[in-house]
Order: sequence, then structure tokens, then C-alpha cells
Amino acid sequence: MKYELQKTDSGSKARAGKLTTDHGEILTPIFMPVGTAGTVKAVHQRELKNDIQAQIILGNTYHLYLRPGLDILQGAGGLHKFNGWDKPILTDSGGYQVFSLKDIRKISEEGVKFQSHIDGSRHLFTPENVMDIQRVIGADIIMAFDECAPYPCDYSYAKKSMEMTHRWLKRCCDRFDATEGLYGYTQSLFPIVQGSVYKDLRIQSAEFIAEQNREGNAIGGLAVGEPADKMYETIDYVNDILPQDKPRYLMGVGTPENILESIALGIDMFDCVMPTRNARNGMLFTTQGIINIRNEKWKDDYSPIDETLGGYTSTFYSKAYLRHLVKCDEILAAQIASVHNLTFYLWLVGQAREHILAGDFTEWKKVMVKKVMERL
Ligand SMILES: CNc1nc2c(CC[C@H]3O[C@@H](OC)[C@@H]4OC(C)(C)O[C@@H]43)c3nc(N)[nH]c(=O)c3cc2[nH]1
Repeated sequence: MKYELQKTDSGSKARAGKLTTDHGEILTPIFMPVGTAGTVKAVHQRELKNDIQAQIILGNTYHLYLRPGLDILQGAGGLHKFNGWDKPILTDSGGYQVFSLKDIRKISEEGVKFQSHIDGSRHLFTPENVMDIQRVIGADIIMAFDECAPYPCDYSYAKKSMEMTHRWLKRCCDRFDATEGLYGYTQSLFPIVQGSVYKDLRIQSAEFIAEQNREGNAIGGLAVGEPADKMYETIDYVNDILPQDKPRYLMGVGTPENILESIALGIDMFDCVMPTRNARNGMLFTTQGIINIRNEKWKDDYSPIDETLGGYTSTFYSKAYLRHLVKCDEILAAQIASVHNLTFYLWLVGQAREHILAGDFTEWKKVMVKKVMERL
């Protein structure tokens, strides 16, 4: 995978760039729709391509390993063949997922023993087998096996956890570099910066991650409940250490405001369940602000969901109709709201890219953050 830094903003650390993978190009900054179990929930592939214009989607090792399982995925020729998405895919290593299975997982130097949330069966993830699993899934970008330290956690826990994540990273790199892709295209491994919210640990972790000289770098351990200003402060000094000529992926972020502020701090790649999860309970992000479509005020508003966003879904359906579908808990409600929110998120990062290239990103961001976060 190649990264071309195309423009660095004059008034901030924002960057515009281009990632080239064997499944196509990604223009950054970019938002990556979350497709945990091999599907972006309630969204067809054609909508991902046409309305949403997604360039890369996410999958997850933990979920895909448990269901449909590696035999089915390998039999299909990997996830791209299985779900028909022929553009880039990134898979998270499952670290975050198994750590959120609080009471049914056990961490040791070797790896993490856990019970499946589906049928209670027992499994062990190690840095080595998580690399092998992601080889079988076949994502273009795969994540190292790490521990996302809980927030809050004390300094000694954060230090021990970070050091174990670094030892696991060496094991991931050794295994990854000793194996080949199974499907004839290349895959890239991204390490993940940890250290919780302790500056000295974060600096140590960022330096260690940078030293690995991989094709891209991720910042983990954030968007886990810490205050936003703590997140921004951490991103700011970590990005001063991560190399300029590699893409930076901030995991699990975030609201439109979080994304624009993080772009200004030098982040290039984002993923978050918010646009799809919130869509399913009627929270719409629009170019005019945030709408809770279940609110009475929309019941006879026959105007399109979002006049200026473009894309079939956002202009074809009215607010009143979508509110009706949400109230009836219709399946179509989840589809319309998810396609709309993802169209908005891709539009937002696309606009950020345009304004970075045009040189007026900082002024644009100030106005846009205020506008899109307003509660209508
Ligand atoms: C929400 N805040 C947040 N998410 C984080 C993630 C997981 C990101 C994955 O979890 C889902 O987002 C909840 C996404 O959908 C799938 C496809 C399941 O994968 C994505 C992290 N993952 C790893 N490996 N390490 C981290 O330190 C880390 C930190 C995070 N903070």
C-alpha cells in the first residue's frame, strides 16, 4: 500500500492525501463505514457505492471468525468475494471486542481466552493466530492485536497494558512478515498506539509504533469515555511523533465535531458505529444540523430528509414519511436512515478534503462544526 501526502493545511495539521491499495484508491481524510459482520447494517452494496460513495469499509476479526467462520470465508476466496465489496476493506483485530466481553475473557502474555457471545464456545486469540485469521478474511489493511486499556485506568495498569501491547505487536509483525496473502493481493499491517491518557506513556508508545516503520499507524485507546479535550490533547502530541508520510487512523471516532477537530490535528482515517447505530433509533445527521426524527415536530414536514446533501435517499424521502416508518419500526426506516447518515459522513470528510486543498479549512471548519452539531 502507498500513501501520497497531497497537501498539508497552512493554518492547522490537516492533510489531504491518497492511499493506493490493490483494491483501489482512498482519498483522505476518509470515513470508513463499519461493517462488523461483513455487512454495513441495513445497507446494500450498491448504496455504499452510489449514494454513500464509500471508498473503504470495516470488518471485524472477532465477529467474522465466530460467524460465518474461517472455512466459509476461505471457501469464498476471502471477504471481498463473500460480500461482493470489491474496494478496500480494513479489519480490526478483535482486541477491542474481546476486551469488551468483560466477564467471559482472560488475558495473559500468550493472548486472550474468551467465550463466544453467540454460543459460549471457548476460544484463544493470540497475536499470531489473529494475523492468520486476518490473512484468511483478506482485508487490505489489518490491525495489530492490542489491548485497548479501559478508561479510566491507573498509571500502572496503563503502563503494563501498553508494554504487553508492544510485545504483542512484535509477535504480530514477525508472523505477518513470515506469511503471505492467500488471495494474490497485498495486505498491510497497522500498529496501534496505546498508553491511555498518560502523556509519557503515549509518547513512548507513539515512538515505538513509529519505529516499526509500517505502512500506516493507528491511535487506539481513545473514544472510550474520556473527555473530548483529553482525546484532542492526546491526538495532538501523538501526531507530532507519528511520521508525516504515513496515514493516521483514529479508531472508533466519532461525532461530526470529533472528526473535524481530529482532522485539524492531523488524522486521516476514521471509523465509528454512530452514523449507523444512531440511524436505527432515528438520530439523523444533516447539513443543517441534528434531527431526532421521532420528535412530533417532523410529523407533517413533507420536505426531503436533506435537500442539499444530494444522493437519492436523502432527497427522495420526506422527513414525515421517515418519521412514520421509524414510529412503525419498519425495516425500511433503518435502511433509509443508515444510508442517509453514511452519505452525510462521507460528504463531511469529502468537504474537509476540498477545503484543505482550497486552503480555507480552518475558517470552513469553525462554521461547519457549529452548523452540523446544532440540534434542530
Ligand atoms: C468506539 N470507540 C473505540 N472503538 C475502538 C476500537 C474498535 C473499533 C472497532 O469497534 C467498532 O467501533 C466500536 C468498529 O466496528 C468494528 C468493525 C467492530 O470494528 C471497529 C479499537 N480497536 C482496537 N483494536 N484497539 C483500540 O484501542 C480501539 C479503540 C477504540 N475506541
